[in-house]
Amino acid sequence: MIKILNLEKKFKLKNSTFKALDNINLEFEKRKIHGIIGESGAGKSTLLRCLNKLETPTSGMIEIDGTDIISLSDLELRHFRQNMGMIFQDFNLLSSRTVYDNIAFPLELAKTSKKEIHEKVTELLEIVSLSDKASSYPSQLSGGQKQRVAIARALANNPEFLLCDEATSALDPKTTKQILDLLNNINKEFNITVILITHEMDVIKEICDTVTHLIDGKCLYSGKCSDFFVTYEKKIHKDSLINEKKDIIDSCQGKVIYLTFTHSSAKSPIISRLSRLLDIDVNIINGQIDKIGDIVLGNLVIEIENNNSLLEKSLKFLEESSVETEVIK
Ligand SMILES: Nc1ncnc2c1ncn2[C@@H]1O[C@H](COP(=O)(O)OP(=O)(O)OP(=O)(O)O)[C@@H](O)[C@H]1O
Repeated sequence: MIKILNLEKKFKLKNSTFKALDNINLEFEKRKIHGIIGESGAGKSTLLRCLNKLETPTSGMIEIDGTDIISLSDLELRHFRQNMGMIFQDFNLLSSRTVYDNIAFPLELAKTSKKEIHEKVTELLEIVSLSDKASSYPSQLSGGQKQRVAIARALANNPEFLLCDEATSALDPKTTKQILDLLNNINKEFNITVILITHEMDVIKEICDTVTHLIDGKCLYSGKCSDFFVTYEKKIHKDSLINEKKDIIDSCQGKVIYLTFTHSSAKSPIISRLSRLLDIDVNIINGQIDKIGDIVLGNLVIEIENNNSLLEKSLKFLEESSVETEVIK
């Protein structure tokens, strides 16, 4: 378990200080995939760099498996870092070394024997599907292949944690998917805890178990992805469904209601039941249905007759049918 308590990081500027992380409290369970999302400047990299002590926090505590990492000695820190692989957006490969030698590099630093290095590099090349590129140089590889080499190198010392700093930001969507699949496999097969930072919601949606949302150095949300996305997508859906049909909604004579269906209500014919029960016409203005993990999220913008008593009865029926309602006009 990684526990972060009251973490604060201030940077000294010329005549002032800048608070990049402000009272962060988080817990990351081991063997899961954790995503940290936020806009540029939100503090994602600073937080990730605090986790492997590339940055020293100004105050607060980071405890990993019960060890306070902030007070580690230099020697302890070297051991600790072997347990934390890291990959970057721009891969950071050594251009003068072959793929094989890049992956071997951390093992050479750890004074591993040649035989063991050979065995380990051969195994890692297989895991990242690059056995045929062992003698290639980074300049001869695609972006996705370079990131595979970086992943293999990060895994060389059998770390328990893999930190990924915008690992897919430089890649096209197809290659991004392949790298995310690889990270997912590594997490499941080797029980490696993956912590990744990204500014792309799709990356979080694709593989993360939890998400931490940073804004201006503060943590706005940290918890299960499904809960985060239901709240987040609800807001996005609502804005887009209403804006798409703004002209029609503005010209409606009746009552306009925004409906949110989740779980069982998304699969039932609730609108036709409403229409039959109250003997009213329901005009569907806009709608969409989406799947977030195992949650089905449906939204409709409907219009019914401009009659307060019918409106009240409709809202009652919909709410009893587990549909969230909001009268928007
Ligand atoms: N060494 C530094 N000195 C001064 N300010 C810094 C330093 N490092 C980061 N900052 C500031 O701290 C804030 C957070 O930076 P950080 O790199 O953690 O953000 P980020 O969310 O990772 O952004 P991006 O997605 O653009 O990489 C930014 O405003 C940045 O300018």
